[in-house]
Amino acid sequence: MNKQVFDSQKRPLRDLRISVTDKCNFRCQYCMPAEIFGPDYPFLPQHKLLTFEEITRLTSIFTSMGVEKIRITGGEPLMRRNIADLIGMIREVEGVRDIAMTTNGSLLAKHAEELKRAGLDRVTVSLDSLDDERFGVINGRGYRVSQILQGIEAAAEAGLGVKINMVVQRGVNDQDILPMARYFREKGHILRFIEFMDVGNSNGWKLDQVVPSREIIQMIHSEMPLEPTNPNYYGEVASRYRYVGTDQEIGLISSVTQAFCSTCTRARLSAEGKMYNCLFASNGEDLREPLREGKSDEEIQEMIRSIWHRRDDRYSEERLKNTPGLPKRNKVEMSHIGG
Ligand SMILES: Nc1nc2c(ncn2[C@@H]2O[C@H](COP(=O)(O)OP(=O)(O)OP(=O)(O)O)[C@@H](O)[C@H]2O)c(=O)[nH]1
Ligand SMILES: C[S@@+](CC[C@H](N)C(=O)[O-])C[C@H]1O[C@@H](n2cnc3c(N)ncnc32)[C@H](O)[C@@H]1O
Ligand code: SF4
Ligand code: SF4
Repeated sequence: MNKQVFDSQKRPLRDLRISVTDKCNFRCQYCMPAEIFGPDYPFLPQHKLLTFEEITRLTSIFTSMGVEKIRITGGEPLMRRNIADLIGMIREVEGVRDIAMTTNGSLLAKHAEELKRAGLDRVTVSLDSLDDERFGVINGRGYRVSQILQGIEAAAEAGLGVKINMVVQRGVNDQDILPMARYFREKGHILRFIEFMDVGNSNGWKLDQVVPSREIIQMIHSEMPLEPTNPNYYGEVASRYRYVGTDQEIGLISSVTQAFCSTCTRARLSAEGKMYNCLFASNGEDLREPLREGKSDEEIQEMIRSIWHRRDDRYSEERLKNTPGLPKRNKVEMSHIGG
């Protein structure tokens, strides 16, 4: 029974992005700056995390409402113990067409095969530089590039689809754009450039640190000619370009300079079971207590329907129109809802 649900802007609910932990072994400055996410930071205790059974039940309620794509994220999802078991449980849910995971890649070499066996379709690995020194500073913990590249190759060898996400910050890693493009073109993996965003409350975002996507395209095009390609599906986040004369492509995720809220079909579930309608939302609505109180699937479905019906979020479009005058708001941290 498929009961497609639309929000107040007529956007369907199609994707569910599930954060399975708020913890991470990295301290990327743009996401979990070490000075804020220090040893005393109050991460969620185990009993507050949704269990795998609870996540699976919610997934099946969401799919009964039209969701087809699931993305597992965090924090660092590979830090959640036995995560492959969860993938296997979600794989069994009727209506799930695609299961992806966003990961920093540091633990991927160890887990790639079991993730594939459990039913994961693809991974998106975040990597912001090929230079060890810069990468070590960006990830805040001195992790080396080779560890992530090994994870990427292990995922490809295991048969997982692979994409690479690079957050570009002016003055931090803009010199890495061309080396990254050359490297992943050669390797045959899709690289996506993400405009640095003002997520959460602690990353000290400034507009002049954003490298607009059109600048990135020009830079790459002048060395390796590019041509635009059509979107793969309604509401695709990345604009895609192909290297002329090849099947190899890149993507640009331009949430700052070309907001894509009008086709945003993504709901987000935090590790503690709150549903968020937007990456920049201040509050989520709790689904964990209703689950634990014994509410029926129909009752929870009705709650989700009502949350999505009321949804009018379009933060990136509002920011685009009015950056200097945008009122300050308290936003959920990216590590809580997973990007
Ligand atoms: N502002 C905004 N940014 C988003 C949204 N979804 C994704 N992003 C940004 O885009 C990055 C890449 O997201 P992914 O999940 O890898 O991209 P995707 O396009 O959903 O992936 P595919 O399913 O492979 O097409 C995220 O890490 C965010 O930085 C969104 O709804 N709003
Ligand atoms: C929050 S992380 C969670 C998953 C995993 N730890 C990882 O890094 O891939 C998800 C994605 O959000 C991106 N991200 C985090 N902070 C961001 C920011 N301020 N602007 C743009 N993207 C950001 C990361 O680069 C990563 O690709
Ligand atoms: S972006 Fe991912 S790897 Fe970096 S701190 Fe955030 S959750 Fe961790
Ligand atoms: S800013 Fe919010 S509404 Fe706009 S695309 Fe991102 S998550 Fe969707």
